Amino acid sequence: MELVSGKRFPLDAKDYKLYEEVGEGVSATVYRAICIPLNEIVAIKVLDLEKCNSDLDGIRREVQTMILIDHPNVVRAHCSFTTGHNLWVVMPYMDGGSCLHIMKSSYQDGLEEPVIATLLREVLKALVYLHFHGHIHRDVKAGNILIDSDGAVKLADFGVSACMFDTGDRQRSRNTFVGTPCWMAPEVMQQLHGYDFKADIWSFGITALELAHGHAPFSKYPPMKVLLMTLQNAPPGLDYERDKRFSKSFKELVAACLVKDPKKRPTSEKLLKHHFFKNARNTDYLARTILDGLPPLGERFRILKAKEADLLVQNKALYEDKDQLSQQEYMRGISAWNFNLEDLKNQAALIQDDAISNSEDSSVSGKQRNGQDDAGTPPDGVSPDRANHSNDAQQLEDGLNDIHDLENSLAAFPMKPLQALKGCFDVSEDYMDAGHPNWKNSARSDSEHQSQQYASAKAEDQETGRDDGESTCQSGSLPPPAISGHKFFPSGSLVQDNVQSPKKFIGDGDRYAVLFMVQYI
Ligand SMILES: Nc1ncnc2c1ncn2[C@@H]1O[C@H](COP(=O)(O)OP(=O)(O)OP(=O)(O)O)[C@@H](O)[C@H]1O
Repeated sequence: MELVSGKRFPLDAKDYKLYEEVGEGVSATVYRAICIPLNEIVAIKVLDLEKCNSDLDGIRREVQTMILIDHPNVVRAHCSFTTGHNLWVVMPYMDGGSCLHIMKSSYQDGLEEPVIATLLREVLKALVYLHFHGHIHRDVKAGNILIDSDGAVKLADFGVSACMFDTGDRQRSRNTFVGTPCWMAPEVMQQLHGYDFKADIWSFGITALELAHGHAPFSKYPPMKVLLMTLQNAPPGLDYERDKRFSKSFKELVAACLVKDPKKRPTSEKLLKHHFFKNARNTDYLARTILDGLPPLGERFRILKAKEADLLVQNKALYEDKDQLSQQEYMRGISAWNFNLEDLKNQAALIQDDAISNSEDSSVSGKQRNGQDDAGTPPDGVSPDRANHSNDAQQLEDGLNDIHDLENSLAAFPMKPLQALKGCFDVSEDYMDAGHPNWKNSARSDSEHQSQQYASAKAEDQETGRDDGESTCQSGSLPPPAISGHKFFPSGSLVQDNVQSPKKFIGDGDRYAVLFMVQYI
């Protein structure tokens, strides 16, 4: 039930009528639809559970969180339920669509600065809320920033689609992982020491570049290159010739986010006070500018899909090529690639110098090309010398070591093919409130565990005298905030997934699929 408006959204597919497709992700298709009893247009994300290798409990928690969320800049699910082997998540319909689709339709070279400032400020408000409540979004990108016809901006996609397609090929799916390499923070790629909400700040910086240029840095490269470039290159920035049109404050904002050491990145709260946001306008400005004159979302989506299909035919011969494949996926607005560690190693072995050369991507600043980050220090693990010498054999070796590290860390996340559990996802706001024992207990145990983590972290902070200025109180229904420096687990929770729930499927020894998670509760 939609508590705010007092509406009850039914948990039965026959109460909804699906209209046209308005979006497509890695594992889900999104439709415009009508809720017949309420006569209300909604968006329904349809996820085929039978096609997924995933963690049911993780998905369940994600849906649950999506329903608990209560912030004007975050897409909140009205309800979710299973129908046949599909999971349906019913959400408010955002008829402007995603920023990625808007850019693809009309702003291929990027948006104007006041538009970007307005969009990013709204996204940051969402991140302040999520981070305060102990959540990492893990998939901040233009494709997940939705706009409605009034210009309201909401961050979407809480990882309901964080599952991996079963290709049916057991050999290939072994060691496969799914991710969003272009937006992924270096520490998330490495997963050596865990990561925290600062990973979202990195993705936020990449999203800023995406909105400025119409595409994310490194988006033309295959996943392996993106991983290596992110780990080994200096961070991308806005200092290139083509970026002259942008203000100094915008460049500073991006540079502040894209620092390799997560501790040196500002918090979302601090970032919201950045002087760049003085350029931001009211959200109706977005409706008057970027949405004005756009065809309806369904039509835009259909046109983009047709273009993409054309391109596929044209590039058929080249399509086997990994670069093309990568680009194709990006064009589709799909953020994740399935890739195989053996392939990655082979690719890495072929990469001599080009993948590691900063000069390949024009988002990298001159200063950064000299191996300096914005604090004037060499980027982590890269000496100034190395940052400039792309064919250095040491770099190749380091790249392979990185892959080895990845392999080790990724192997820690066993998954079992998903089996549809009828009823597991049937949930709505009133369902939660009515005190359904499983959901309520589950929500409470998450919350309690996080409270404990919070309390001990707080004590630790007091001991060390650390204060990063994040303790402003906010209203909301989610658990207490998590603290920087605390390890998050693949679901984005503070609680280790396989400890938390007896329902988690683990132990299919020959089928270790690794979800390089970017999606989030
Ligand atoms: N509530 C909504 N209203 C309108 N369009 C939506 C809505 N939710 C999603 N979409 C559209 O559908 C697309 C795919 O949705 P979503 O990102 O949630 O799927 P996904 O499988 O998680 O994709 P990915 O993993 O690539 O992020 C979005 O990029 C957006 O264009």
